[in-house]
Amino acid sequence: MARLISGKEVSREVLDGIKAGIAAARGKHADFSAGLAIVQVGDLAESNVYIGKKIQSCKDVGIDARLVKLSKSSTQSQVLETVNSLNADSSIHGIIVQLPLDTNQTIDSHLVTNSISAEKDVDGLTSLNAGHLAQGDLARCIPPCTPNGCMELIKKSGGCQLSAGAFSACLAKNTEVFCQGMTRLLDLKYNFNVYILFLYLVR
Ligand SMILES: Nc1nc2c(c(=O)[nH]1)N[C@@H](CN(C=O)c1ccc(C(=O)N[C@@H](CCC(=O)O)C(=O)O)cc1)CN2
Repeated sequence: MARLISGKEVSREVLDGIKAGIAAARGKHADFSAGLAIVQVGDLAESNVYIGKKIQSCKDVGIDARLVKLSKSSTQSQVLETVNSLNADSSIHGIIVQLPLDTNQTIDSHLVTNSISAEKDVDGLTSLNAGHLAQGDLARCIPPCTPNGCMELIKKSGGCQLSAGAFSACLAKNTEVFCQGMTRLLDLKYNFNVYILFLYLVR
């Protein structure tokens, strides 16, 4: 039977859990802090909206979010230097490079996301994290964020009570990262058979 899952409710639960975890850590260590840096190249309106929401959610739960906004004309070396300095900054525990890069230079966005330290790669987009996922090494892997969010939706909606191997999932393909990550997580966690629908938009 089909069931509608409330993303808003699950999101609230996840954020409440993070908030409680941060408050507990502060209770034990008064100087505890959790720092997230978001690197934005250029000024795309949609990216501004997504980044604004991420920063607001961080504020709500007690994460110190810092926006590092670079101009549209920043070179690839400058963007890489920025990521490298955040990798080395001990007050920053997570790094997001907001995509797409809004640039008038030639920048390899995969090279940029891949330059994030694997342990600070909260979006799970680096090759190292993708490799751990491909090998089924969930203990060492930060999974890609959107499939990870979908898994959380399934888990918090009682999905883990489903018996292993008995179910199939059908994914409407949007991006490679989403489809590969989702397929692997559904297989590793629930032993699902996954079918992928390729959607072609006719305009
Ligand atoms: N570094 C990253 N860059 C980008 C990501 C990302 O996860 N990490 N994802 C998108 C942008 N984005 C968040 O940054 C994002 C895009 C879309 C949605 C979303 O929920 N879309 C819904 C519609 C929601 C609505 O209309 O309100 C949908 O598609 O059904 C969330 C986040 C690219 N860049």
